[in-house]
Amino acid sequence: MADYRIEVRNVSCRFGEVQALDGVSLAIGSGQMVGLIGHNGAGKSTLFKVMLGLIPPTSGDVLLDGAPVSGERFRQARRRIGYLPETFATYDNLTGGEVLRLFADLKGVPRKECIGVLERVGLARAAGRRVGGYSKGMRQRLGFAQVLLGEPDLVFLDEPTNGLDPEGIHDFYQVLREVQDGGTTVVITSHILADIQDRVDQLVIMRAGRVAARGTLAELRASTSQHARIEVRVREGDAMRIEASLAGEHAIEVLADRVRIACAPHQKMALIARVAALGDAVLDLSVQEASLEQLFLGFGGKHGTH
Ligand SMILES: Nc1ncnc2c1ncn2[C@@H]1O[C@H](COP(=O)(O)OP(=O)(O)OP(=O)(O)O)[C@@H](O)[C@H]1O
Repeated sequence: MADYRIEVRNVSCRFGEVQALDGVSLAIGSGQMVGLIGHNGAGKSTLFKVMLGLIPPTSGDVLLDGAPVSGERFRQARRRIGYLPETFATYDNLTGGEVLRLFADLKGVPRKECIGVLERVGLARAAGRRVGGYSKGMRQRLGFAQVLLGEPDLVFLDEPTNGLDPEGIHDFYQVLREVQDGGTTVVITSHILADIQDRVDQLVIMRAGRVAARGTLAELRASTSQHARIEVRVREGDAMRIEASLAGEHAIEVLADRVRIACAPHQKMALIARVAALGDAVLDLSVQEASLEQLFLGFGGKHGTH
């Protein structure tokens, strides 16, 4: 059997009238980067808190390396976990450096680690400034810095790119990739689907407290009826002829110098071969796969249809 770092077994969590989690089962392998996505209120943050042992589930079990996320053994294991909550609240009257030293003390990590971590998140020059004067993105970087302290084995990041500019997002994922390359297991949520889709190993789509779908991006694409689009640029005057030779099972749109074809994922390679066989009339070809956003709207949007 696979060696899973985290196992969530049939977990439900209710807050009064609200069923935040409804029979969630999930296994995350050691060293994997998993992206958890879902609409507002889908249950992502609640699942994080349950996996971190911060709130007990109403029913079901969470195991970390085969042991429950409660009790003395887990209190020790928790030191090896980094967590960035959705809202990272901190002390505005302290400097960034002071805040990080405070977290280092709480985690039992030597204070001398702080300088390197601040450099890693691009805050070294602002370390002496009060956090009250930090921008939203700088606060988020500080939140990420406290996650990195002590080189954790497992990190949970709840919307870590919130408030970051495009360069900040790029830098963030670069550091995260290095962290994962070091063997750390990463669980991340984001509403910026275009950023997450090519960066995680596995995607888990949540809808209304349940897992609506999971898999790699390719697996999610293959399991839906979402079509790939193939755009063929053709020699002037040949568009109608190309349309005629490809007509049949595929939806086709003919423009002056190009033909657009939509096909199911499993038909794609055969169709590309047919286009390639048309010879000199074809000048160029590009394939556009269904984006994670398109898949999400099918699977995980509030009104998802799958
Ligand atoms: N402490 C709580 N008390 C009462 N209801 C709660 C509590 N925490 C979460 N909920 C409810 O549980 C549901 C799931 O919330 P959760 O924060 O897990 O969603 P989410 O997927 O993280 O949403 P978002 O994308 O908006 O952050 C929501 O209806 C929320 O209002």
